Amino acid sequence: MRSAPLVPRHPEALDAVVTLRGAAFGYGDRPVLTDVDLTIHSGEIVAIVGPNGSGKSTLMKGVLGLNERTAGSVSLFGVDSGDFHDRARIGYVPQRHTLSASVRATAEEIVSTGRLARIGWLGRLRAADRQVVARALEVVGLADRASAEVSTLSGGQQRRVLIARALAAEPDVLIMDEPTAGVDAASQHVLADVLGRLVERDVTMVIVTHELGALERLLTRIVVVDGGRLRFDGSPQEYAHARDRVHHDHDSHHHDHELDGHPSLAHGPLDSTHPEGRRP
Ligand SMILES: Nc1ncnc2c1ncn2[C@@H]1O[C@H](COP(=O)(O)OP(=O)(O)OP(=O)(O)O)[C@@H](O)[C@H]1O
Repeated sequence: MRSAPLVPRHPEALDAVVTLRGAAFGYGDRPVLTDVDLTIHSGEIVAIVGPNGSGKSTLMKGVLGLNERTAGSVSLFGVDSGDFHDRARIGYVPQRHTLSASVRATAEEIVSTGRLARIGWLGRLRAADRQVVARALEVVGLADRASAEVSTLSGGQQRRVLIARALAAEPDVLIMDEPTAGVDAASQHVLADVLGRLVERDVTMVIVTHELGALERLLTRIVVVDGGRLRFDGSPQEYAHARDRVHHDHDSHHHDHELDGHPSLAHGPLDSTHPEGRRP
């Protein structure tokens, strides 16, 4: 059961899922990201892209409160993150995470633990909960492998089990860190189809990725992280336009670095108040 709704402090942020204002994140003395202003609204499908080590995972962990914030603020569903305790509303599939070979559990059992995160660890799964678990396995295309030991599943299938586990909590937003990394091309397409089904079910998603690839058609918005800051934030159309122009103007450089020096991108809208960034 969902706990009582928290009263948002900022009524204008009612449909804001995540709001960062002047946020900075780092490790020890080492800043990784600074001056992050970003609002993600309900219904958006946002890709966070950028080169290796640019801070994409750090940004996501910062949103989740898993690493240190050195400045600014983070609000979740309009509530300051320090006062936000309804963690089950946020589903998280961490990077490079598959299940250890020593885990002796079936796919269904793993996905059920996601349901327990919603109903309480000491709770018992009722018929309705089992249905949610079954539906989550169905969405990721593993209904027929529900009773398979997870150690017998491929890396791509294990990642789908972990996505289903996050879905079983019926989160209001799903944050996925490189869901398609480290899985073979066939599994990548299956995963893109899975994410497509989630889009149809109106799941708000934030997807960290190296490459847009098969995901691009699903997105409402693309955010580029590079050089310790957000460098671009706009619709896929704006991104494609900007990317083409950058490639046209400078044909030999890596475009993410070129975004850095491109005035219209460096000062692009860092908040999704523009309609193209939202799903109709
Ligand atoms: N736990 C940590 N302690 C110290 N430094 C860290 C830690 N995690 C990440 N870093 C550093 O922070 C920077 C950003 O890393 P992060 O993993 O956020 O980048 P990324 O964009 O997600 O990279 P990738 O695309 O390779 O996954 C890197 O320089 C990394 O070495």
